[in-house]
Amino acid sequence: MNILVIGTGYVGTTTALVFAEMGWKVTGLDTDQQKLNQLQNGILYFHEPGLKELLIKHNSSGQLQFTSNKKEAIQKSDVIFICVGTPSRPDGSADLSYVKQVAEDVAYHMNGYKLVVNKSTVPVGTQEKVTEWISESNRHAHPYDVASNPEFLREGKALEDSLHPDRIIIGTKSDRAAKLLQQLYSSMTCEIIETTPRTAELIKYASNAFLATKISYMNELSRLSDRLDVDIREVAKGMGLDLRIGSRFLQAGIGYGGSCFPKDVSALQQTAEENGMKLQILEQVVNVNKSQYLYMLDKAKKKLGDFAGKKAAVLGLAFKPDTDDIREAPSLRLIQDLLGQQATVHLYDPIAKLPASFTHDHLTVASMAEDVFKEADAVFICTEWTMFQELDWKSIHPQMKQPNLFDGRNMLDAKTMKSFGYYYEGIGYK
Ligand SMILES: NC(=O)C1=CN([C@@H]2O[C@H](COP(=O)(O)OP(=O)(O)OC[C@H]3O[C@@H](n4cnc5c(N)ncnc54)[C@H](O)[C@@H]3O)[C@@H](O)[C@H]2O)C=CC1
Ligand SMILES: O=C(O)[C@H]1O[C@H](OP(=O)(O)OP(=O)(O)OC[C@H]2O[C@@H](n3ccc(=O)[nH]c3=O)[C@H](O)[C@@H]2O)[C@H](O)[C@@H](O)[C@@H]1O
Repeated sequence: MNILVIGTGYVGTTTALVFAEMGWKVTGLDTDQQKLNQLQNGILYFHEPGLKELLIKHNSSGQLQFTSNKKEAIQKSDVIFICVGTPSRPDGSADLSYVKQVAEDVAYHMNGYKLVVNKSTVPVGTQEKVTEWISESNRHAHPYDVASNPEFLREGKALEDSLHPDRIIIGTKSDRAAKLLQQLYSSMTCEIIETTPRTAELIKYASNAFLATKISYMNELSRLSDRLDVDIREVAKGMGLDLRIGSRFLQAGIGYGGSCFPKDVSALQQTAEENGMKLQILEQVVNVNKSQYLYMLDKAKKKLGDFAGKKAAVLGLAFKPDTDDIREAPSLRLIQDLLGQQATVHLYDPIAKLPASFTHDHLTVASMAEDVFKEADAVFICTEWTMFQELDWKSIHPQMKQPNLFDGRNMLDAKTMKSFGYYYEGIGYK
């Protein structure tokens, strides 16, 4: 079976590599020639543990190739995975223009039966739309099926999640499509659920929105824990041992970011509105998340007073560790607010970079973590990179003007930091 993956971003590149690793012949197609050039040369243009090694392996194994030649790629494929972006439109709904373009390209070039599988995160009803779009441009009336197969990988753990997923969801009403997808995933050991395309599409949004809800719930509780002098980490531990709750995704912090939770929660809200209802819980999930980084800033303001003329050391830019992705990262809003309030910001992240357009006279990006602390009035931890735990905090303390430590990810040990002389506050933990 020849597999074509259209869109070689985070999901497409991972999908292509994992299918190649499973032994299938895979082609990765993109419109971005620069990305393709890099991938063809074994350069992984984003940070994702373990993927580079697979890229090098399969570039030479003959299992995988990258191209921008749509016609050739589509014609030699049996199964086509759509992995293009579905960003938010200004009203919060999902922009399906990239998906539509792919559907039209497939229809235009197809030369026989194709199974088109949508892996991009798309609103309920999109499988039907893709079916229509293909039908409108299918000049020679070739047979085809469109299935939904949402992706659940996490950035930073993309390879692990794709090789060992918790579940695989196949949304199709076609036996032929279901058989092909079962065959494709036959080496996977997890449960494979076959359902309708609409259900599959909703499972994806419902899962992301539920995870976002878990986080906002814990974040709101962290604010109460502070007032009650309770450690939210212990609350999370105690709750998480209940198997009905589960121990994961209960970590309080400065809020969720990334390319998916904010976008997918608002797309689901939009779907509800289009269907004449409001998802009330999600409204509050978004509100708590928007204000959670401000909660940490308020803590600092209470301690420091005005930020004007103060020096802030910011550790971590990425929306989570082990990725260079800064889309919707809470660190960005924090930095903007600090600069807006006339603070000087010294930033360090081991991998993630600010876009070239993000400059400010009072913003310096350090190439070593050790460089941000000198004369600082406060340290803000925005991403829990392991290396921040390994810093020599004892020797950092005397370099600071005021040893204030605001740990937005509860990653350091409060007692130890206090014993070094820091004023330490986490989120629902001090
Ligand atoms: N990033 C993540 O961790 C996850 C993302 N998703 C979903 O997967 C989809 C893709 O996400 P990412 O990989 O992060 O996006 P991305 O933005 O990293 O990659 C999308 C790629 O599609 C390419 N593209 C756009 N139009 C094209 C066309 N007509 N033909 C060929 N290539 C085209 C772009 O050049 C880009 O390389 C989104 O719907 C997202 O919500 C789902 C699970 C995890
Ligand atoms: O649809 C998607 O794109 C993906 O979105 C998330 O994956 P991702 O955004 O890569 O990263 P997560 O590990 O989910 O973290 C998201 C955000 O939540 C925050 N988070 C996570 C867990 C937690 O306990 N507390 C918390 O604040 C992280 O710091 C991060 O900012 C989902 O976990 C994936 O299953 C899904 O496929």
